Amino acid sequence: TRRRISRNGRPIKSAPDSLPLLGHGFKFLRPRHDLFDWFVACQRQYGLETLEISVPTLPSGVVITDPVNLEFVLKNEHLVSKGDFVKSRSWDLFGNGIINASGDLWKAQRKAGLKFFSGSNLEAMVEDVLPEAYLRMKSQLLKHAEEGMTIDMQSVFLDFTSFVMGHMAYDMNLDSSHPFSKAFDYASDQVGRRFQNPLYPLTEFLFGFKLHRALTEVESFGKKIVARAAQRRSRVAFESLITNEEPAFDTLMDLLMERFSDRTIVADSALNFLSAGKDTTAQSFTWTFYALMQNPEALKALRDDIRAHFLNHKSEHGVLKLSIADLQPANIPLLMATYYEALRLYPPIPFEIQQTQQDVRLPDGTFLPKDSVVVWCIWAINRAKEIHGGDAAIFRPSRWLDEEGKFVNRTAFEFPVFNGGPRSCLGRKMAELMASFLLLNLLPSFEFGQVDGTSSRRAQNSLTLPMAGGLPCTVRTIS
Ligand code: HEM
Repeated sequence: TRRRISRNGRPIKSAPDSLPLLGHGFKFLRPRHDLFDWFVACQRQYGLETLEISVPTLPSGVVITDPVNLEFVLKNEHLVSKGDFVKSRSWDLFGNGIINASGDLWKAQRKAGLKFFSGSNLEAMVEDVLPEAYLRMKSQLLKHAEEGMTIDMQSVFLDFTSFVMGHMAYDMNLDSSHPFSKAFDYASDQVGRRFQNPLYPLTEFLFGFKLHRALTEVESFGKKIVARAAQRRSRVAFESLITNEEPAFDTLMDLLMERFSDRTIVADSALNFLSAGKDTTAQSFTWTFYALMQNPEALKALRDDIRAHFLNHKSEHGVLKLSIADLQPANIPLLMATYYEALRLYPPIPFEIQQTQQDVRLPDGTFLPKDSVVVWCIWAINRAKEIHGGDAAIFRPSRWLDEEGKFVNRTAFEFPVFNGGPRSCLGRKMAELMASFLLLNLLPSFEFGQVDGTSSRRAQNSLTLPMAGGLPCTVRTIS
């Protein structure tokens, strides 16, 4: 007989709402935000307990919530990691890039990434790239403020992060209205749907034309950036012969090209870094602003705090002159607390699916045969009262501060927003720096008002967490 998921030799509790034959299949077909709500309801009912889920056509699986189990899973990649279930669905989009790669192929990309995110590149970002990106954003906001027009802050933030990532990684101007960006957004949405729709091969066979076109566009953009980088390298090498100076090969593309001779891998990897960094970060800003507009006291407290500390800070062309040191959490505890509180309630990667690579016993005693699906819903974990206290459902930045007002982080296993263990997010520092730079500059200068005023915005289907319908706002300057 096939060995089953069990604990102490008995079947484990099934997640609620399972139907005969269909299991939880019906739940998984619902819009993704409804699925999050369902995970929250399961979590409320069963606390940190590991529950069984079953979806027809997929191996059986569990939902884990307990930080002890999560620590075990995140630290033991050889036991639980992205399996065929995830890789086959996202291959078209991520290929051999870092997000899905394993073994040596992963290690080499991880090393390139670690080098790229080292101090000097982040310093250049804070001192050169962010001010330029902010000035572009500011002129757009001023124009809308003057003309009394509404503006979609979600697309403003996406422009901002596209610009920053384009310059940091590829030394190019990347606009969010670029056909590549549009194709990439569409493909992410469609690939995200594959995780919920077991019949996706059929659906795409019938209606997948647009997806294939989008994937072709993404692939050809990948080829273009590699060709561009190769040209740039030859130019820089030639110039260094003339000047007799060491060539400056320090972009992400350089680091990848030094490690891989296969251009397809370089392209996949480059696009993976872009996709890991651009949308997640932009979405985190969108939800942070939304949370602040919904919580005027938190907004006022943060604005007052920024004014008190940065009133006499030097600025240039109306942009604060900031260094990495200014943006350390110890110097801006309330700002960090506010950003983390928004990341808690609106985690840009809200959901993870992995698979056991061999038979595994979780710390809580749950036995999982090889190939079992292991799911954790960050959106629901972050709302668990067992982890964040009785008021876990509300937005309260001060939960991240100790009695002296110092910012206190949580372990990755209690707060898996940036993943944990060997595959933890490489761009966490970069995201924090962008967020603090943006909030410090924007909040004292602009007042935003949510146009539709609704208090419950929903996430759109995607691999990440775009806000459905964007975040249309009124904007005015504050003197
Ligand atoms: C608020 C913003 C961000 C959040 C919430 C976030 C979250 C995450 C999460 C959850 C993972 C694990 C994904 C998985 O393996 O399934 C991850 C991985 C990764 N992130 Fe981020 N990320 C953010 C920003 C960034 C930025 C700005 C970059 C810069 C390019 C970046 C680069 C990466 C890379 C390269 C990985 C893959 C690491 C590996 O597999 O070794 N992220 N991130």
